[in-house]
Amino acid sequence: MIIAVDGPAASGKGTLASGLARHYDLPHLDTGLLYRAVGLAVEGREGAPDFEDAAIAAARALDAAQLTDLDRLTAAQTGVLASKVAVIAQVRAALYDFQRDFALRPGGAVLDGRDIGTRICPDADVKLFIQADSKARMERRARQLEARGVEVDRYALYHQIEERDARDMLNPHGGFYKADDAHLLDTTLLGIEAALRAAIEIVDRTMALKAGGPQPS
Ligand SMILES: Nc1ncnc2c1ncn2[C@@H]1O[C@H](COP(=O)(O)OP(=O)(O)OP(=O)(O)O)[C@@H](O)[C@H]1O
Ligand SMILES: Nc1ccn([C@@H]2O[C@H](COP(=O)(O)O)[C@@H](O)[C@H]2O)c(=O)n1
Repeated sequence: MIIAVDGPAASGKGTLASGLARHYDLPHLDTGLLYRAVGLAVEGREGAPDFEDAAIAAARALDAAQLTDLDRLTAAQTGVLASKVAVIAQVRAALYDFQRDFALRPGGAVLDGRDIGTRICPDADVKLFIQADSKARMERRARQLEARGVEVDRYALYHQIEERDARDMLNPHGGFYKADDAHLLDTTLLGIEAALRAAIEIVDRTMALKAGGPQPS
């Protein structure tokens, strides 16, 4: 079973995807980490004439070992860098095979990102599009950073998230929209456990429908 989980920054899609992976005993890939690793590889070169070429080369050379330094990869500024390399078509193309190969593992997988249901796995068995309002997302990200001891300016963080969302949504190569057959799940008023229960219900119901059997009540 392939489960595609998409949504904007800090909507909780990674948390949900990893909960689903645990529940269904499937491997999980946070595809944002790939773009973040490419962003880190070209950190400090923004504005340089060879920025695009360097990002493309970094995407083509990406190695799984670059996905381990989660402190650096998940820093807020790395998210901004990631969204800057994510607008480069050849970067997206270079990262496609890694994601597609992961999705096609025997038994299936859970992938989360921006274009999983639209571009990477248009054939996914279940697609979820996770939404939460901007203020809730900012607050979640602020608490996540504060838990790591990072001092947070909520006003700046809110604008940083909005700016990243705008860049992602306007990305002509991005595919960042809800696939027609994706299930919308708004988690603004749901805690982590409630959101996961809702997601599991959607997955079970969709799979039961596909199998033509009785739907779970
Ligand atoms: N439903 C929820 N209620 C409250 N907090 C949540 C919820 N879902 C996730 N969180 C918390 O919000 C933070 C961001 O969640 P997560 O990393 O899953 O978001 P994301 O959409 O994957 O973010 P990004 O796109 O930036 O990678 C985490 O600290 C997580 O524990
Ligand atoms: N499938 C994806 C995943 C991510 N991106 C870009 O990377 C940025 C960081 O992603 P997070 O999920 O870790 O927030 C994101 O803002 C996108 O620009 C992408 O394009 N496609």
